[in-house]
Amino acid sequence: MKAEQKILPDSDRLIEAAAEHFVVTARSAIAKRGVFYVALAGGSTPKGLYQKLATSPYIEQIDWARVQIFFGDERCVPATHDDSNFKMARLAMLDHLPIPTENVHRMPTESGDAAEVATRYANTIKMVMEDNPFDLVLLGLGPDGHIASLFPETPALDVTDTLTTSLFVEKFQSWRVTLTYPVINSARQVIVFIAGEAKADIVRDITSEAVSGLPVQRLAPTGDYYWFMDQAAAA
Ligand SMILES: O=C(O)[C@H](O)[C@@H](O)[C@H](O)[C@H](O)COP(=O)(O)O
Repeated sequence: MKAEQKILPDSDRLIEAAAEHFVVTARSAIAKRGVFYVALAGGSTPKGLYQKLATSPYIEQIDWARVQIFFGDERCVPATHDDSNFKMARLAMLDHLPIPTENVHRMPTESGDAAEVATRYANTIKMVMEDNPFDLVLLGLGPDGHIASLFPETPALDVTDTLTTSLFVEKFQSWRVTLTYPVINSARQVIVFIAGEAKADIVRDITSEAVSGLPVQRLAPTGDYYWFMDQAAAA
């Protein structure tokens, strides 16, 4: 399925539009089902969104006690490490929200054993969400076309029998844990954030017919699917 592209003039406008969209999506899920299940992303564009959501008028518009927060991927480092996606989200947003601690589900990375983290996190997702899909999965886009920690030419791309998987990323010489395609694709909504001129090349590649098989191109969401882009990336 092709993504609906929302192109905003600059990154500030992109973040505002994304924050408004996030509020509408969360409120709608809570009104319909009493809960909003969201998977957060790492990266600088999502970070801008989290900071915005923690401020007025956005913060007051969501009943945070009904929000269940997960992570789409994580670096296999302690939660206090500067590389931790959880730490980034905590400082940007979670510490400032009226959200019960038990509603925030970070990956339990402290053992340092990525395979074990992946198994435990899949169990957490099943326990908390039962058989429900994510209402929203937020994703950044790497310059190599990766989304979450689904990197090009890694075995993680082909994992379909579990909700999460671990992988070693050669270029960063580090272990990651990521949601797999089936769980991302089954979300009610998937958003990919693409900002900055450094992304213009990968945007050209993924929208051209000459390049195929990149992780973002392998996304096939069954629900709503958006790319939130700024003009610099879309150029
Ligand atoms: O280490 C990673 O896997 C990246 O940091 C990733 O998490 C990020 O989402 C994209 O690279 C986009 O990042 P920006 O939003 O900063 O462009």
